Amino acid sequence: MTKEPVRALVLSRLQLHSAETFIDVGAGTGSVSLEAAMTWPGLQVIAIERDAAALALLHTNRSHFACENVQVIAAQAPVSCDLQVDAIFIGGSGGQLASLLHWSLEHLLPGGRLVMTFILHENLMQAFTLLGSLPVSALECVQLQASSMVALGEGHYFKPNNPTFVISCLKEGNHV
Ligand SMILES: C[S@@+](CC[C@H](N)C(=O)[O-])C[C@H]1O[C@@H](n2cnc3c(N)ncnc32)[C@H](O)[C@@H]1O
Repeated sequence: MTKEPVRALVLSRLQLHSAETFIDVGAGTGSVSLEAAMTWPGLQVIAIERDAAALALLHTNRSHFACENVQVIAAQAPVSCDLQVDAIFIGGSGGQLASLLHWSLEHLLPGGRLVMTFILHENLMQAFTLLGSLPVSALECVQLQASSMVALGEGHYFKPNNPTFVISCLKEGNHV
């Protein structure tokens, strides 16, 4: 699951307040899709997920939070579609990273926002290198490492989470 501190940066970079349609690739539990859908009820959210167990959880969470503006697509991305959207988040790529980046730029409107998260350095570098040769602007990468306080014996300590790398960029062109 994309943890809350990472979600906060991801959602900020996606700038969904001005969006009509948003695609969440590798939606997993639905944490990003559902938070986006609840924050902006007028937003159309398309959640793509390939794993059966994750899909079951995604449907349960979608019902629990009554997010009718989330459409779930059970498939491995990239999927064939004729959508043009304002923002795409890639939270899981499963070996499809290069084709997903090209697919994302095909389906983003000019000026659209592309955000992705990685924990593996190899995937981070593959994405960052490839994006350097694609028509994007404002390419940025942030490493986030948040720790939460938990009890230990009679005291407390900050339990570390793995660092997560957040890449964000804009598809070149002006949003019309
Ligand atoms: C880190 S997890 C879930 C992250 C999600 N944002 C969340 O909060 O639960 C990544 C997910 O991406 C899915 N996934 C990986 N590659 C995929 C692909 N090419 N198409 C669709 N789903 C994919 C995996 O099945 C997994 O559920």
